Amino acid sequence: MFKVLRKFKPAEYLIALISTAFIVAQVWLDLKLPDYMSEITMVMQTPGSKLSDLKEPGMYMVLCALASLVAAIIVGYFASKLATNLAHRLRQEVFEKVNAFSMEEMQHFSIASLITRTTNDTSQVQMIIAMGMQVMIKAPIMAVWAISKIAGKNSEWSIATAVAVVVLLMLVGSIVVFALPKFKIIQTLTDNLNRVMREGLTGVRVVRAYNAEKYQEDKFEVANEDVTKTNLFVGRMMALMMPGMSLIMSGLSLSIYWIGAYLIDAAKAMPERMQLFSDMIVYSSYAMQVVMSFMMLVMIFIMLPRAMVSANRINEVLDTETKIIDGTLTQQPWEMGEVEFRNVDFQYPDAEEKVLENISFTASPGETVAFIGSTGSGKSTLINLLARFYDVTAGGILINGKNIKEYKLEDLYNKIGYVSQKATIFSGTIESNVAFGDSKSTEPHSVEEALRTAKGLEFVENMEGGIEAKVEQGGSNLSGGQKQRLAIARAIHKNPEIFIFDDSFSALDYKTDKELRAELDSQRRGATTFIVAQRIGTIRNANKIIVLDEGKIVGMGTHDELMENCSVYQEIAYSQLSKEELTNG
Ligand SMILES: Nc1ncnc2c1ncn2[C@@H]1O[C@H](COP(=O)(O)OP(=O)(O)OP(=O)(O)O)[C@@H](O)[C@H]1O
Repeated sequence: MFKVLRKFKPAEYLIALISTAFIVAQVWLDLKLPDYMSEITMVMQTPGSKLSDLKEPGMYMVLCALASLVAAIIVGYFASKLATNLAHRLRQEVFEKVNAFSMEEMQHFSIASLITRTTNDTSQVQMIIAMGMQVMIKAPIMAVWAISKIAGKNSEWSIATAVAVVVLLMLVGSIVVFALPKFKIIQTLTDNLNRVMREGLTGVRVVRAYNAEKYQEDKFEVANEDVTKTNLFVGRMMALMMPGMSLIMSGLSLSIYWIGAYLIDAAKAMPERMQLFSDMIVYSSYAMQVVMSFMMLVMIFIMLPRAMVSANRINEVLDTETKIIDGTLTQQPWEMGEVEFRNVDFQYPDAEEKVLENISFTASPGETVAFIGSTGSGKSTLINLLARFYDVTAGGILINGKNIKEYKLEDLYNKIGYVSQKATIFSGTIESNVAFGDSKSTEPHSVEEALRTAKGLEFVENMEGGIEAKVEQGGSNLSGGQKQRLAIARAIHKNPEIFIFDDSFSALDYKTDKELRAELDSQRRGATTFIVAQRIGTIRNANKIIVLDEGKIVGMGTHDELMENCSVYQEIAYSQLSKEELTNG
């Protein structure tokens, strides 16, 4: 929690200090009220006193109450300003941190948990700061001040107050012991609820098509029930608090008056009795303030653990360093060069076996290198390593003779035009999706040009607004093929030195696939191209085809060479094309 509080700026510490001054003023004003009350009681009991004698202490009482109100409003304003500003900064920092995470860290936290940490957890911290500033500073000052006012006045009343405080602490202690462990559980269960909700919403079509609503509902019900049960338990414990506290406060008032009745009865002289009566009124007011301040402290002790759990969860994200460490090497765009995989091994974090083993090959500038192989053979993993989504476990990947780890990530990504297996589309317009990111290419293609090359201009022109047409979240108003064309246009627009197509042409029909690649060949100006494909037709003209099987290279060469000497490639080829197609091209 302190780590989070250290994120306050110097000006905000000053605001906190000013707020503290207002809190002290407020406590002083609140504790002044019983003094005037005592004065009024004395005046009322004095024979021959007039109504006008009450005017002055009455006026002061009203003024004190009003000034205390103003101070409370100012403190509330400052507290909410500080809390919301800090929450804004935390959300921003978490978002930026998560953006820099590699796939490994993403997988470690899970997307659902990262969302909860950015939203729900920051809200918990915001709430405790807004409340805490007002209560956490006020309660101890008020408790100490009020106790000092009544200390030594009357031992019987002091014992009654002490007993009330002890009972209060015992009540709260037992509640806290039972409720505290639940707070961490609640946050983890909220992560889970988010995950199930996300899964259900993103997969809604499949859920409907498979009549799996009931199954999903049951899954949601379990997650919902878990959160509800835990919240209910905590809620019930808390529900005991308020009546318990009222009971203690009323019990204390009653005890003070009861003890007071005996004391007054025992006193002989009238003035002594009057003094005792006035003291009793004042004492009961101060005693209430003492109990109130302990009550406020208790509230904080209940809220603080939950906020601390949240603050820890936020710190966990902020303290996690991404495994992908930025390099220092910078290079001007358009320095074409060789890409080399040298004895590369790769194993996913937490996986038991290597996914790629001893991968070595070279792609000369301008070459097209294609990867083919059975499902799960490691094709996507291999080209993801080139984009440093993960780092290799052994060996190295070199561009222009330098290990990719040496490059500044920004420079590396400036070189690469990446199209993922599943097209990723953002809400916005066609244009904002194609001209996406901060492209540093010296000569980016125009959006129209990129769309034309990606065979997407025709459908875009038919949309209302053309390239300004609206694109829904995830591209839900586009077809699979249209989304894939947009994603390809995005890479073409960047005009990169290296293209990476991760099975990006499979959503296109054969004819479009062929035309697109021909167009791309004429446009790519010597960029080195890596293509993962399922179809032989997509890659048969590649300069080099690499055949993968269970993470190892089992064949490398041109289509004709592989048809001669690679049985795995031949198997794939014969399963897709007839003998005539293969010989005639
Ligand atoms: N994030 C991950 N964590 C752990 N294992 C993974 C992860 N991603 C992929 N794998 C495993 O790595 C292996 C290779 O996966 P990869 O996606 O590279 O195969 P692929 O050849 O591209 O398959 P496909 O043609 O079906 O896309 C698979 O066995 C898969 O289970």
